[in-house]
Amino acid sequence: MATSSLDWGAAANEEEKEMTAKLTNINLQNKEEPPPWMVPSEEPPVTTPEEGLAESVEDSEKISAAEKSLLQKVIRKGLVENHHDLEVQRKDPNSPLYSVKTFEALNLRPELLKGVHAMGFDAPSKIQETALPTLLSDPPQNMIAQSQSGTGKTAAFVLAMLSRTDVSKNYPHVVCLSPTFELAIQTGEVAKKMAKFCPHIKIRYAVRGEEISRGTQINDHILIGTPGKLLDWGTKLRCFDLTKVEVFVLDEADVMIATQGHQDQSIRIHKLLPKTCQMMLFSATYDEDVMKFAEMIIRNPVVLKLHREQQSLDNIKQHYVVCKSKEDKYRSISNIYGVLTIGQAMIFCHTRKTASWLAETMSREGHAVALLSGELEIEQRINIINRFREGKEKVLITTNVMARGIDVEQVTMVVNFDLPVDQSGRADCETYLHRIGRTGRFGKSGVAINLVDGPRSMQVLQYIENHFKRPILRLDAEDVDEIEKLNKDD
Ligand SMILES: Nc1ncnc2c1ncn2[C@@H]1O[C@H](COP(=O)(O)OP(=O)(O)OP(=O)(O)O)[C@@H](O)[C@H]1O
Repeated sequence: MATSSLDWGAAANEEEKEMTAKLTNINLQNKEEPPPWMVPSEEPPVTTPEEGLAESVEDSEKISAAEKSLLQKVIRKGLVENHHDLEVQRKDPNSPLYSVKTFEALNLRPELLKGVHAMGFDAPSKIQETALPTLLSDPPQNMIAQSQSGTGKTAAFVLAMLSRTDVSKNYPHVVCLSPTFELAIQTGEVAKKMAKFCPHIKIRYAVRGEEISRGTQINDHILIGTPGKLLDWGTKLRCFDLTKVEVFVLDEADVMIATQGHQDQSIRIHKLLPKTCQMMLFSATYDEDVMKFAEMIIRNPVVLKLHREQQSLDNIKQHYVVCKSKEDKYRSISNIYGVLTIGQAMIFCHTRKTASWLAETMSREGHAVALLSGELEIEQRINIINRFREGKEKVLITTNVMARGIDVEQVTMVVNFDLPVDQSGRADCETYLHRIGRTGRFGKSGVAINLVDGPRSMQVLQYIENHFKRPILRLDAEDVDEIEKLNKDD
């Protein structure tokens, strides 16, 4: 965000004043009794499938692993902290692994080091500490590295790619495979930023929309592209020689194998590379399929694995608000809107229809909200996420399907307009934790507000409360004092 913390503080004060002014209009006299279904039920927390579930399935069909990964990248503001030790699963006993605490210790070319610092990177991240010395060492070593999204993998392999680029070789000798057009562009942008002070390094995209005629020889040093296009350029059109590639990176291996046809194409490219080519494979997840694929592609690798930081509800104040209907839920959100917008908030709805309805209703009433939904084109999604990340919108309404797998660190408040349930209507504790929990963000607190509108959702809430053994306290969304307290750390 462009605003300084001082500006932000002033803006927050201003908003708080406005909020209090708005809230003073609320009639506190007519508090109603809780509905009869509020009495805790002994029944098991299984509910019948909720209305509209089919819609959310429809949503899920529209968002692929690649899109999720992309949205996650776009929304992220910086490194994801990880306090785990890096696990080195396999290494060559003849070449000891070492790690570095500074970028200076890597003996990078000065203009590259300048580029790294210009990006604001002061010290290597956890995965970079160990991966980089190995990736840059001679003779080159192969690597398989897995760590969750946001831990610095892209920056690590881009630095290795640039470091190994020899501008005297005017042909592609560094190749990076990405699962989609958009992901390739993201990587290319990181490479261009990092190579800001290396004007002679030429980077080219091999993605849809980039055309080249048969036999034209590419003289760029680095190619970043999707498997189909790279295979086409390397074999059918013969625009570069795959046998001259010295560094081969396979990014987002987990997304790659989830994308139809990419696995085979990647293997075909790999078969044409020389034995001496340094191969690196990166993945955010680590399961059997990814490993099988990785082993097929990467010979004698060093395998690095960084365990995912556990999310917890420790610093989260959890509340629930009793509502009677969808409209009542909306009123509750309106009442707390002022508090939501002091920081940033996400509101989760079960279906696309509800999310759209809520966004429309809130906008009509003059509340500034953004809607991230399945109907949108990927460019529109990126645009919305960018605006939210930059703080242009303070409240993002979305469905779980759209937001699954996306960590939005800057969000201080999460509202479950609908509680998360699985396909059969049971409490989905994992999704709840993912929406609300925090990882490794010590000292940073957050607030979760669950809107409960009937016996079924009350059961779900109670199940979640029992599951995590953390109290979820009742909140009166009409009580100004209670609402004001939400935003205070105590
Ligand atoms: N050493 C560093 N210091 C500070 N910030 C960093 C460092 N390395 C990377 N970053 C920043 O952290 C964020 C995540 O890094 P990066 O994209 O490399 O992670 P990733 O593991 O590749 O994530 P994904 O799996 O989503 O691609 C980026 O905004 C990047 O600019």
